[in-house]
This record gives sequence, C-alpha cells and structure tokens, in this order.
Amino acid sequence: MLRSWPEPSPICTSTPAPRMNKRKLPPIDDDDDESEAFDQPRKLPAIGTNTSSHPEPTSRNKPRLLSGLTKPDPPKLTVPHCSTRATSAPPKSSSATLRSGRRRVASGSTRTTEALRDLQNQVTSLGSAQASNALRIAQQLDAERTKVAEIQADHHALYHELASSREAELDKRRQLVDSTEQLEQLRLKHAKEVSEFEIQLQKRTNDIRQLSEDLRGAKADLGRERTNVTSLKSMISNQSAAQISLNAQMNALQTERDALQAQLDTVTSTASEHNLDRQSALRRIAFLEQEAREAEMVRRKLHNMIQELKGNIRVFCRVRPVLPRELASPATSGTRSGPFSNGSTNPEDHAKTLVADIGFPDKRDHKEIVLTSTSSSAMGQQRKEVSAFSFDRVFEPESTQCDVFEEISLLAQSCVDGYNVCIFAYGQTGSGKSFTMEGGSTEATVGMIPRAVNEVFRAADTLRSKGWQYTMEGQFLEIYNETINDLLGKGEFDKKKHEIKHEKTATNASTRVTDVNVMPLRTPREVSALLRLANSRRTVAATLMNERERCEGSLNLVDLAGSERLNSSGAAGLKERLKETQNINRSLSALGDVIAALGEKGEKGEKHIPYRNSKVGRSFMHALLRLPLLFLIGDRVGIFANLCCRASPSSPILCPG
Ligand SMILES: Nc1ncnc2c1ncn2[C@@H]1O[C@H](COP(=O)(O)OP(=O)(O)OP(=O)(O)O)[C@@H](O)[C@H]1O
Repeated sequence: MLRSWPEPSPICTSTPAPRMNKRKLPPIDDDDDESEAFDQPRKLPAIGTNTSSHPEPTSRNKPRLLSGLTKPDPPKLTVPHCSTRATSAPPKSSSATLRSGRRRVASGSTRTTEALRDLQNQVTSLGSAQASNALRIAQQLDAERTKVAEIQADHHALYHELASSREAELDKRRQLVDSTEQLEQLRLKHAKEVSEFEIQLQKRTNDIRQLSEDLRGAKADLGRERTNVTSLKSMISNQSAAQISLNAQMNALQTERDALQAQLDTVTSTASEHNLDRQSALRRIAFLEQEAREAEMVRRKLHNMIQELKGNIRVFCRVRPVLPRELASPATSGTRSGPFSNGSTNPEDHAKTLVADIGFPDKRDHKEIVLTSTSSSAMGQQRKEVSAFSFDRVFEPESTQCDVFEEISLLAQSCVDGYNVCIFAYGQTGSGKSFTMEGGSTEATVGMIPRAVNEVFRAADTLRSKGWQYTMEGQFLEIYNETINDLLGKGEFDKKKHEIKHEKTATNASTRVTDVNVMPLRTPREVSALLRLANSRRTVAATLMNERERCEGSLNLVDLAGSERLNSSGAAGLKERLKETQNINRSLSALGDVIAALGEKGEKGEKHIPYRNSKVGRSFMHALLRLPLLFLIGDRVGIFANLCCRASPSSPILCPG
C-alpha cells in the first residue's frame, strides 16, 4: 500500500524517479527538520488545550498530554469604575499592574485611592496566586519537559525507525522502479508481442478464410469428383462386364484364329501354288485379251463387210396402217352423201376405196411393194396402173417397232465400231415418220431413236468390259426456214449465228456446226432428258410442216419434215406458212438430188453432188458428202421412206438406190 509523501529531499533525487508514475516520496530531512517532519504528520495539540477534535495521539504520549497540560485559571481582577478607559485584557503581570496603578495614583486621582488599595490587595493576592501558578507552571513545565524529552526520545526512535523505513521504502521504491521498468518493458514486449500476435492472428484469419474458400472449392470439386467417380465406377463396372464378355469373345476368337491360322498355313501353301497358276493365268488372259482384241477387230471387219454387202445406203419402206379416225374422217371419206364415189352403197366397199391398193408380193425377203391405181379414160374405160418398187426392206402395216429396229440395230453397232451412221425418215405428212423415229411411250411403241441410243450404250458397255473407253456427247439442232437453231442453247430462242464447217484432215473428215452446245451423255436417261429439253424448244408451227435434223457425231438420227403439197397443207393462205412449206419442199428436193447423185456416184465413179442447194444440203449433206470418201471405210445411210396407206397420189416415194 502506497502512502502520500512530501517532495523528496535532494538525497532522494539521486535515484531517478520513474517516468510513468510520479509518486511523491517523503523527504529525508536532517536533524533540524526532524522534529518538524516528525510533528507534521502527528499534528500535536497545543499545550494547555484539550479538545477531542484533535487527531488521536500515539499510544505512547497520549496519557501524558491529557493528564499534565492543564491551563491555570487567570487571576480575577476587579476594576473600579472610572472615566479612564478600561481594558478587558488581563494584566500582563502584577508588577506592571502595580506600576500602572501607582502612575494613576501619582497622577493624583483621589477617587481611586481605595480602588488602589483594593487593587493592591488584589495584586498581592494575584502575586501570591501568580507565584503559586508559576510554581505550578514550573512543575508543569518540568513535567512537560520530561514529557518532551520522552517524546523526543520516542521521536528519535521513531526517526530512526522512519529512516530505516525510508531506507527500506527506498529500496522498495528502487525495486518498484526496477519492477516498474521491467513491467514497462514487459508491457512493451507484451504489447509488441500482442501486436505481432494480432498481425499473426490477422494473417492466420486470412489464411483460415482463404483455406475456408479453398476448402469450399475443394468440397465442390470433391462433390464433382465423387459424381465422376460414381459414374466412372458404373462405367468401369459396365466395362468390366463388357471386358469379361470381350475376353470370352477374345478367347473364342483366339481359338478361331488358331484354327484359321492352321487353315491359313494350308491356304498359304496352296496360295503359292495358286500364285503360280495365277501368273500363268494372267499370261493366258493377256494372250486371250490380245486374241479378243484381234477377234474384235475381225468381228468389226466382218460386221462392216456384212453392212457393206447389205448396202451403205439402204432404203426401207414402212407402210403404216389406216387409222380408225381416218375411216370416219370427212377429209378422207369426203363430204359426199348417198352413194360413194365408186357408186357402191356398201361401207366396206367404200372403205376399200379409201385404202391405197398396195401389194406386198415378196413374202420371203420383203423387198417389194406394188402400187395399183385405177383411172377412168375419157371413153369411160377403167384403166389399171401397176407400179412396182423395190427396197432394201419393206415393212408392212402389221410390222412392229421391234421388227423395224432389228434392221437398224446393226447400224447402231457400226456406230460404236467407229463408223458414221445416218438414219433418217422421209415421207408425207402423217405417214408415220415421227412414230417410227421417236415412237410412243410404251415399251412396244418406243421408236428407233431411243432404241438406237440404248443399243449404242449397251454395245459401248459390252466393249468397255473389253477395255474400250467411250465418251458420248450430244447436240440438238433445228433447221427452220433455212436458219440453224441450237435447241440446247441457254435462252428459249437461239440468237447466235451458226455456220457449217467441213474439216478434212489426212486421216479423217468431219463436219461441224459452229458455236453449238454439246452435252455430255453418260446414260440413256440423260439422252432422254436432252431430247425432252430440245423438243420443248422446237419451232412447231400450227400446221404440220417443219423440219428436224440431228447431225454431227457417229449416229445421226433424222426426222425430216413431211413433204406436202401446198394446197393439202392447209397453209396456202398464210404468207409465213407459204414460205415455210416452200423451204421444206426445197430442202427435201435438194436432199433427194443429193442422195440420187450419191447413189449414182457410188455406182459410176465421180459425180457432182449438189449439196449446197439448201441448208439441209449444206449441213446434213456435208455428212453425206463424206460418203464417197468414207464409203471405203463403211459409213452408211439408212432411209425410211415412210408411206401411209391413204390413197393419196401426192406422196412422192424417194428411192435413190
Ligand atoms: N406403224 C404405225 N402403227 C400405228 N400408228 C401409226 C403408225 N405410224 C404412224 N402412226 C400414227 O399415224 C399418225 C401420224 O404419224 P406421225 O405423226 O408419225 O406422222 P409424221 O410423218 O411424223 O407426220 P409429220 O410429218 O406431220 O410430223 C400418228 O397418230 C401415229 O400414231
């Protein structure tokens, strides 16, 4: 427990006071100050006073102070009433009072003589009282001195005790200072450690927060990984099952492989034998291929010879049947009523008059037809005219498309063999040219063009297996009013101007039309598409007159316009149709001249071929022009002279051969 002390003495200042706690140490006084220093804390009561309000004395001096120090009662003075100023203060001493009385007596105041006596008595009593008091006081003073000595002894003892206490206190204070310093250092160290700990704590807290976040992420990862592990486990279990079955399969396969290996060994041994056989077979194949090529060349040669023997220009005559509508048609039956022109009223007789009298006498070779016409002379006599015509082959009305194609299929083979073939149909309008060349849509009625195309592709396929390569291309041209139209052009109407060029080289001669589109043809279906496209663009007039041509290439399939008289075309009144019909007939006439000239040339040698007389002549005849040159290598022309059985004298039959 610390007590409060006065400021330390200079002695005490040698020890530096602690900075933090400025505690006032009691001063270490010298001997002169000791009593003062001693008295100060004790607050001894004044002598002669006895009051309970004073602090409690120490146990040692308390009884002596209370019993010894009693204040004597002052002497009672009786002061006579006088005009002089009275004083309430007691006389300082009896002698002084006496001197004062004497002075007052000396001054001569009579009134106070008695008072002075009284006063003298009082002074005497007072002197005696004073003496007794002085004695008593002296006694008391002695007692007090004794007490003071005792007190001083006590004080001295207490002083020494205090000094030793101070010394001890000083030591304690020094210890306290040291302890305080140590404490301060410890406090600083502690504060530093605390701040370091706080920093570390903050760091740890941050670390913990970071670790918590990492832990959360790790937990999420762990969850995902667990899911993955679960799915992987299920996959592994599935795969394990699959592996088990695969192992079983593998074992079975290994067993099988062993068996196969054994077979393979056997096969390998036989394979080497077969290899030898194969090599000899390859040599045999090469030999046979060479033989086949040679045989193919022989076949071509023989085929060509047969075709040449049959004739390079062949004219076939096809007679179409009378159509049911023609029997009922007024145009054919006339508008007459009553008896028919032959006077008969029998419809069968009438029908006979509508059908031309055509005979087919050659029942073996089918090469002849006989036309019989009856006319009346001016005298009314019936006159019969019989005209016989021979052709390379005559097809009667009952002939089918298949029968007709039999004759020309060999020409398709010639085309594949590398010869130029031209097949065209010529005849009166409605005589069956288109039916023959294009035909119907059914298998039985399909015409020569699609059949020939199929045959060409079939023959090409057969030869392809023997090592031949074929590239097919197609063009579709129309000659209309002496103008060439490319029907495969981009637009609906061809606006380009085309020319016919005949090129002749040392080994070959070719005729081509400039600036025309050429389409690759890989299948018969593509040929049909080409024909459909071109047909949709053909110039077809309201009448039946137009001319169509297919040229260029090895196989020219031509469907000519019908030859017709102007008055029977129904177009005489129209200027456009008139021009068209004239052009058609001119072209056909030129074609007839060219073929006739070619026929004569083939028989008699050099002859002028009038192929420039018409566009048809110039393009189509260019192809024919090659005949004399190509005659030697077998190019050939097939002509269908189409006839209808209608009894019409207007049908010219072309028979150039
Ligand atoms: N051999 C045939 N058997 C049956 N019908 C045929 C035969 N030949 C032609 N016809 C029919 O006769 C009609 C006229 O034939 P097609 O149109 O082929 O004549 P065309 O000579 O081509 O005429 P155009 O010169 O006007 O084009 C058609 O209805 C056709 O079906």
